[in-house]
Amino acid sequence: MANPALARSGSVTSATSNDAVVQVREICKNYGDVEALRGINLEFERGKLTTLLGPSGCGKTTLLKIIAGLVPATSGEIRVNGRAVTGPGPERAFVFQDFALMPWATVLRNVGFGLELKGVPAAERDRTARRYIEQVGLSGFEQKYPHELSGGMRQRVGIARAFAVNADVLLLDEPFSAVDEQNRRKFQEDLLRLVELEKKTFIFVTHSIEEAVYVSDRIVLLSPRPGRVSQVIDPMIDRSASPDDIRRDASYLDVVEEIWQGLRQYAE
Ligand SMILES: Nc1ncnc2c1ncn2[C@@H]1O[C@H](COP(=O)(O)OP(=O)(O)OP(=O)(O)O)[C@@H](O)[C@H]1O
Repeated sequence: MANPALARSGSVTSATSNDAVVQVREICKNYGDVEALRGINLEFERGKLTTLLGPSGCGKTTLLKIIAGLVPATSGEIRVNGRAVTGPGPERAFVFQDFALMPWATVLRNVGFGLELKGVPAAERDRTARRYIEQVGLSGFEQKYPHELSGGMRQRVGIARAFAVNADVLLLDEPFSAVDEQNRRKFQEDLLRLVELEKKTFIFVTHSIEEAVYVSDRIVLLSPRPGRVSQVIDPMIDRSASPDDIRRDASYLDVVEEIWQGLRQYAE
């Protein structure tokens, strides 16, 4: 029987919303002969975290980079706050898998770097950077350099930097893939807190079904290459429960199982 905790959009192409910050219209992407994405239509709302999930090579990172304006689409259109995307912009921040920190700069400078590029005066920049350093739990590490930090801490610097520029849209490409399981769970909780606090539009890529169900308001399942939207699932997890209770909850486990059943056919 269908799980009542699952709400599916009957048709993603018709899923319109007044609060759609990012609109993806008929996006196709070919890399030479390789057709990576075909006819993607999606909308992403403010205050919500949407996860792109799917088999390796289905185009998750490609779609994220097209939304970021880092990679051009072959056809189709991305609109952010109603305006067509033609390249990167200050309203979108990308958190890379490898964090892309500047090794020669302190944590404070790394976090404030986006603001520095915008010409924000030093005092204001440092104030903002310190606020986000605190929010990601790195107070006391402002003057350290990336090589003095663990992978998990570097990850937090990358996230703090993305928040500091006050972008409307946060694009996170497997940000937790390089950290151990314990830290990963802690990050997931931090991420949920930031989603709650910041009311931004989060688009998240992960390989982990459990992680997707735990952190997402909406999960978009992509089919194998060429990536197409195969299913849209709103897990509707009751987040008032403790993290451990959520992970034991029957409806959480049912959603995980349902997604696994959908994806297992593609597993190698
Ligand atoms: N710059 C590129 N040039 C040529 N082909 C590319 C390029 N970038 C990606 N591809 C191909 O496009 C397809 C989609 O890649 P993409 O990295 O977006 O998938 P993904 O779902 O993020 O993969 P993974 O889950 O393994 O990270 C893959 O077949 C990949 O090999």
